[in-house]
Amino acid sequence: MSGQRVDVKVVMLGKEYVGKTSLVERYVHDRFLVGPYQNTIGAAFVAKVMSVGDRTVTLGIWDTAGSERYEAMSRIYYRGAKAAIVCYDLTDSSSFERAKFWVKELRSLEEGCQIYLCGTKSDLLEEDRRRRRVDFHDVQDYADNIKAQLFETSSKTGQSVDELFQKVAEDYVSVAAFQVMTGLE
Ligand SMILES: Nc1nc2c(ncn2[C@@H]2O[C@H](COP(=O)(O)OP(=O)(O)OP(=O)(O)O)[C@@H](O)[C@H]2O)c(=O)[nH]1
Repeated sequence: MSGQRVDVKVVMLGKEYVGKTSLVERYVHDRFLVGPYQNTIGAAFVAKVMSVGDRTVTLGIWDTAGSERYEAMSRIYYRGAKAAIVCYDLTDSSSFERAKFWVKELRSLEEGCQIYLCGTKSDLLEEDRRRRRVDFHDVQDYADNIKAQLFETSSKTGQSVDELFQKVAEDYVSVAAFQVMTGLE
């Protein structure tokens, strides 16, 4: 696979208002939009080209709408995804319940999809720790159980955002390399 171009389909899932669009915006354009919240309708697509070692990786990111109204549509977008970033808001426990719903779906319908749990809005906890509603260790145990990776990010400050997407790409490249080596491709 040396020097080869790799395309990876990534899907963003999670309850409305958890910050999926903001995460993509921070990663792709390195900015945080302030102003009135605008919910995503259906889904939005954006591609970002990056490097993993000597490989060029294009992440094709589907940012789905979190509103339950669009639930059926989100299923269309996660089909065939190699990675899912399942987001929850660190200050909203109901958003973590919703994240578990998506994990269950992915585990039963998209076995080849690697899951990344992403607790968002960590900057709000820096301001006031009492705002945390989802315990880090509980989620880490859950992540270990489902063989997912866990990140806590802030699109406002940029904390751990690049690291998250870089890990998605690196994991995909190493899995793909392993499949080539073992003839599983
Ligand atoms: N403080 C803070 N606010 C954030 C962060 N990320 C998102 N927000 C705010 O949370 C609100 C929702 O963010 P969006 O990115 O639109 O959420 P979404 O998950 O894409 O929402 P849907 O499109 O409805 O699914 C907006 O007002 C954002 O400004 C963050 O890291 N920190």
